[in-house]
Amino acid sequence: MRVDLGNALSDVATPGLSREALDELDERVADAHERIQRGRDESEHGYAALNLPDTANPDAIRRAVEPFADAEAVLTVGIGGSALGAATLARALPSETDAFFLDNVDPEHVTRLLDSLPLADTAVNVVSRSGTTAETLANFLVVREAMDDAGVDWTDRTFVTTGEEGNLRRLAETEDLPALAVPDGVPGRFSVLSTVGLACAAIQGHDIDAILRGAGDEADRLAGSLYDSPAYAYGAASYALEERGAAVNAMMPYAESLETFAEWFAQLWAESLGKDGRGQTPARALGATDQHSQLQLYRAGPHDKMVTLVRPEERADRDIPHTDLDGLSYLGGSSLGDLLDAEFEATEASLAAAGQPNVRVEIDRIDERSLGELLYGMEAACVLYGELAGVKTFTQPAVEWGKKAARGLLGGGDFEEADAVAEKTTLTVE
Ligand SMILES: O=P(O)(O)OC[C@H]1O[C@](O)(CO)[C@@H](O)[C@@H]1O
Repeated sequence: MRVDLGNALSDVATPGLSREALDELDERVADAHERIQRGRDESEHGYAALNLPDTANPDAIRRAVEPFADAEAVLTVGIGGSALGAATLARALPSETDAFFLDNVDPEHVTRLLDSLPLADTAVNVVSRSGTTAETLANFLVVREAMDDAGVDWTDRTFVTTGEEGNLRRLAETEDLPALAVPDGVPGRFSVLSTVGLACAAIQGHDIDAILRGAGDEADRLAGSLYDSPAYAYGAASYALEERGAAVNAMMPYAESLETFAEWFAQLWAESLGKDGRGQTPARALGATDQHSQLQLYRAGPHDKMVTLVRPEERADRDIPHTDLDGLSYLGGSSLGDLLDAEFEATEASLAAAGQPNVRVEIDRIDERSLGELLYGMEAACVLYGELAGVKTFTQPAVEWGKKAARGLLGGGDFEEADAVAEKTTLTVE
């Protein structure tokens, strides 16, 4: 992973970072790196996720999913970090085995998806670190029933990925289902490089060793200076830009196959750094598509954001045929890849010309190794940002209120949060 902070410097953008400010910040990066290393050495909760390139066991993952190697499709039932990592890999890497994700409880969508799946040839991967997430368990019960109704033995097609405790672990034990363990100390949004993200990838035949090697390469680049570590450079610059007013981070990959990566990044950034009244709001965008929808705001709107432009340097290309159609000849003879790269560089320059901070993130190509680098790099960037901001990066206490309210509304217990729902202030216009 390569990170270019040039367009985030104060002689280009506002908010922007002076070289002196970056040098000053670099002293804090050294301390933060030490803290992170200590957390890794002691496998502390959260920091342990940055050890996964060494601690993940790809052979054990392959062995566990071997019974599903013949699957035509793999259906992951999970939400948040229990789906987004696997979905990022599945969307980025082509495979003969289709991957589907049930990470919401929209009944129309669930029914349409289940009706379209070859259930008898589908491997079902139920993923929940806690084993208690309502959406995941509800969807699992619905999938199980659909398999029963289709005369498919669900216990034959299902494996679970979960923690040592919880409903899902108990279900796996009672039904004797193959079960993968979510490693200790690894929060959901930091679990793509573990069983959580790699089981689906293994069933799809992806080279999970290469993913972990790429992540390992990025781990080797973590150092006591942002000038030696692309991940820390990205994390430190994002933090410093937030400090100066960039409250939004628009993640804009220039590859359709990285669109889900932007969703994965949104959870990582929002759930890790959105605390104590601060945090950068991740916005999901896609290049070149959103040049034609959001760029107007990114260029001419408030100077309250940074834009992160991500691209692979190499990609399979497709020529644009020659044409003598009026005004189009300039396109003929070049390629879609040339056009996309021109759009990338033009958009980057257009933001700089408007004084809007942006950061370039490049990977070699979209393959297992480079994805491992990118995912690990963004995780390490997030951990460093959390250290500099002084927030508890690895917890997400604010999500519990809504869970209690929903559970109470469904009769799943007595929760004051559910009462508050009934007390809603209304001003309805219809
Ligand atoms: O893997 P689990 O425990 O089902 O949790 C799913 C997701 O829900 C959250 O806990 C938020 O509600 C995320 O942190 C997590 O990734």
